[in-house]
Amino acid sequence: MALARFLRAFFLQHRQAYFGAIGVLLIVGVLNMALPWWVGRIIDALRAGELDTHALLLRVALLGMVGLLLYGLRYLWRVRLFGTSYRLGIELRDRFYAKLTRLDPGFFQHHRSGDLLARASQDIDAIETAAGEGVLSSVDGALTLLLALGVMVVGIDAPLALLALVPFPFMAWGFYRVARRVQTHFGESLERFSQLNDRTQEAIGGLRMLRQNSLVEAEIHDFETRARAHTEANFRVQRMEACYDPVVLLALAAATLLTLTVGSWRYLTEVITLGQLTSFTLYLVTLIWPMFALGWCLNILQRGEAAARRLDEFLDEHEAIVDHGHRSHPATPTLRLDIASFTYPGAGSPALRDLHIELPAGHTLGIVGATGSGKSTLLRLLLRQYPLTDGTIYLGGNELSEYTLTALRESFAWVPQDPWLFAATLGENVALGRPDATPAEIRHALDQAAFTTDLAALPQGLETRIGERGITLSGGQRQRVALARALLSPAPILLLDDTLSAVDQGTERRLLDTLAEQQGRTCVIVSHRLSAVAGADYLLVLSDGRVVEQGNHAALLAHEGHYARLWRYQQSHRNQQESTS
Ligand SMILES: Nc1ncnc2c1ncn2[C@@H]1O[C@H](COP(=O)(O)OP(=O)(O)OP(=O)(O)O)[C@@H](O)[C@H]1O
Repeated sequence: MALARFLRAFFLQHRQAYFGAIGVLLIVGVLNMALPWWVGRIIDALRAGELDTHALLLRVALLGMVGLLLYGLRYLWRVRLFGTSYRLGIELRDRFYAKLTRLDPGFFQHHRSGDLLARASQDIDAIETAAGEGVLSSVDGALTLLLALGVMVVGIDAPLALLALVPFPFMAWGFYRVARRVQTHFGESLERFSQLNDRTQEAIGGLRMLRQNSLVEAEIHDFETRARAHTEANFRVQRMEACYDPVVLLALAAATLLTLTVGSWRYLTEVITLGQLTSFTLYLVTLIWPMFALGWCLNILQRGEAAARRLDEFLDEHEAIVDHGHRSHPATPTLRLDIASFTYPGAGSPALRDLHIELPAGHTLGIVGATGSGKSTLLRLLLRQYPLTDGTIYLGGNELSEYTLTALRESFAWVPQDPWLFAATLGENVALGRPDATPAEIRHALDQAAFTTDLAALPQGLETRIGERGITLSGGQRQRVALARALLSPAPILLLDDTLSAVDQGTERRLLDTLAEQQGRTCVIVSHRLSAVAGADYLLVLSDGRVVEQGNHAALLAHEGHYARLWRYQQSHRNQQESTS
């Protein structure tokens, strides 16, 4: 059982807190059982005329004090038990997040973020509930049941107690049937919730596009269908859960009927006293809680099991990139790529093949090529986002896998084609890789990234909140903010994926000057615009995953191949634009 595995490890780790809570629960259980016994004794003493008013008041006052004590103890175990179970939620969310950071992009191609969010929220909540409410209802319920039965059998009337128990096996059978169905339906409900979550996320992300293409009506219809499917699945769970109460009440009603009928006869035949019959009936009433607790507990455990299976599946997900490296940062940021072939998982043909190049520290490599030729793939392999099985990449003379993933990630400052900005302030976004950077350093990085004029136009400067994914900025602004982030980070290697494509020629010039000033930093620049890489120490021209030309700008022009033709075309286009402006 997946749930048992999660809970066992957690209980062992927090056994002190659990023992403490269960200890208090035991005291509460015993005191709870003492009360009906005491009431019965008082009634018998009253009937026998053994109690005067003073003695009666004293006993009643004592009963009240025990009630108050129970109240305080109940508060104590609640704080201890639930306080501990909340920690399970935190621990599982930490494991979930850590796992997410280890998974490669291939995983995210096949898993939807709405589903992952549902697992991180609803599923973990259900497991956490099992560690808190589940433990409470099972321990408290079982304890009350055992104590009440013990007193009824040993202390009052064993035959009557056994008779009162006759309906309960039927109740257990009913519970078993209901519980199995609850688990199935709850698993289904979680699945539907994942789908709904996923759809909601997509709809929010693509709202503008949907509006523009008059697809809102269709989207609403689709959303409604999924929402209904989730509600129906939830309703099926509720319908099943609603069966617990009637089963308990039926069993208790039958037990009470048997007790009153046979109990009255035993009182009349003087086998038991009136006080004992009263106590017995009160104990029978105390059985209501364990019975409901049993149903409640089964319900929580079945929900928890369904959620734990889904979480387990995620945590067991195969990690294509294993963090077995032992090296910290490279001594020098040299790069050597020996790629025989690389094929994306599940793809039919290689995205890169026969690519061999060495780049000394502090040098710049420019990569050009048609769309889909493998430029971004090369950067992804440098970042070790995918495992390279047919070839090796060396950083500072060592294979990438020899570095810890943290060290490797800290070695590269990557500006992807579509950079991710967080819903934080502009300053916080720039300082992501160096949270201790001063405002002056952040401004300097933004200045280097040609963002000075844009910054002046923002109402609150560095403190401006830029919205989810930087929605308040233009595509070009987002790229320059991401570039500023990379420039500010201490990483010795810059990877720029078409970062200069959305800027005008003047800005491109300034950015290239900035990059040229990055003393000692190794740069890999991917670009469709050749002017952005013409100054690179070395150039690769890719086509369909292969290197078709390589050398520096002058050599490639002299070669009179694809690069030279494209250069002349882009230059004449540029001249035309300059003469018309
Ligand atoms: N995750 C992936 N799974 C399978 N195939 C992929 C994946 N990412 C890219 N590809 C394929 O690999 C090839 C190279 O893609 P890549 O993104 O490296 O091209 P690119 O040269 O950067 O293109 P662009 O200039 O349009 O960004 C393409 O055929 C693409 O369809």
